[in-house]
Amino acid sequence: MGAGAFGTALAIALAKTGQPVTLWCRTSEQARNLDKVRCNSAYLPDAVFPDSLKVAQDLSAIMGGKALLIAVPLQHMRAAISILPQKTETPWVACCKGIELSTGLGPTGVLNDASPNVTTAILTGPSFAADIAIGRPTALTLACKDATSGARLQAALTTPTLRLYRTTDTVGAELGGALKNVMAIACGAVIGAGLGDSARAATMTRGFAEMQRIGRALGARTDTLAGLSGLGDLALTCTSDLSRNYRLGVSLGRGDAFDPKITVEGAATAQAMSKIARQKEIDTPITNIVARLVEGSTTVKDAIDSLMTRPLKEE
Ligand SMILES: NC(=O)C1=CN([C@@H]2O[C@H](COP(=O)(O)OP(=O)(O)OC[C@H]3O[C@@H](n4cnc5c(N)ncnc54)[C@H](O)[C@@H]3O)[C@@H](O)[C@H]2O)C=CC1
Ligand SMILES: O=C(CO)COP(=O)(O)O
Repeated sequence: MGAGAFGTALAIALAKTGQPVTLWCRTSEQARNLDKVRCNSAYLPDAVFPDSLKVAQDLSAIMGGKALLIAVPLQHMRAAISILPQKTETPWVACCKGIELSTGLGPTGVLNDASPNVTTAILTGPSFAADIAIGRPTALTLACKDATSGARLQAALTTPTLRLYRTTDTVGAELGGALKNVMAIACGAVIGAGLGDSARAATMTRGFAEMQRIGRALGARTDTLAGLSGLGDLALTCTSDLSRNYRLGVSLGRGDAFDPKITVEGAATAQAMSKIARQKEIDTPITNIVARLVEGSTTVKDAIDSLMTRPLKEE
């Protein structure tokens, strides 16, 4: 569900294994167009659909399968799933990263809140849709509170090029995926402002310390944050021009405009996490600064000054 970059890439990778896969589009016009050209040229112009991939706008086409993968931006996920039937044996797998602004919930939290009787999981980790779509090797984390369902989903969604590790720590997997986007914006701003690779390495490392601090306070396992969904995705997103979060940061650092239509999960996540941290008294200086940068209430120069003049402490 969701024929953007990530949903399309996952559909292509899974369909290549020969199992029945349907890519659900929001409008019949989009479904017709994708089926005609057999490519999602708006998002992934280099990836041709395998013959076995079906495209549909009819919801019945995606109900009743081994899994329903929901790949829409987190702030829109509640609206997207509101049209789904509530009674289903099919587990729902959130394929998105972030924290909902209105509730402070992560992806499986939103699914469980909206549909309490459905088995839920999250698929997250270092992966650009463009890599997955053309079959480059990629490793992801599949997190599901129910170990048996998690193992079943891991087996169903692993392909020769998509290797899934599993965990029952949904809190850790979701926090890693959400917070690495915030740190990617910070790192992009550092590079965009011309502050250099040493400053970026410091931001990534102190960003990871902040992710671990938040994780400890909110019940994540530290080994999850050190895995693919946390450190792995942090490394990818903070160092690659392909990351939209990183690119937003670069634009902020340079003082350039950024296209508001591009999906950038870290902006809302920074604001949501900053609020949670205030309520729970967690020290989150980088997240707070990213929240202020994206709302335009501070400059990169003031942000760096404030980070560099914090009280000295043990590492
Ligand atoms: N693009 C990438 O490389 C990766 C993206 N992700 C995550 O996947 C999630 C989705 O991102 P992308 O696919 O890249 O975004 P995108 O901007 O490429 O596509 C988003 C899709 O969601 C659909 N959508 C939005 N609101 C909807 C609604 N109410 N109902 C139904 N559909 C709706 C849009 O029509 C669009 O097809 C994000 O959380 C992102 O962080 C994760 C890993 C890789
Ligand atoms: O989540 C991603 C890589 O794992 C994609 O990153 P962006 O959303 O920043 O493009």
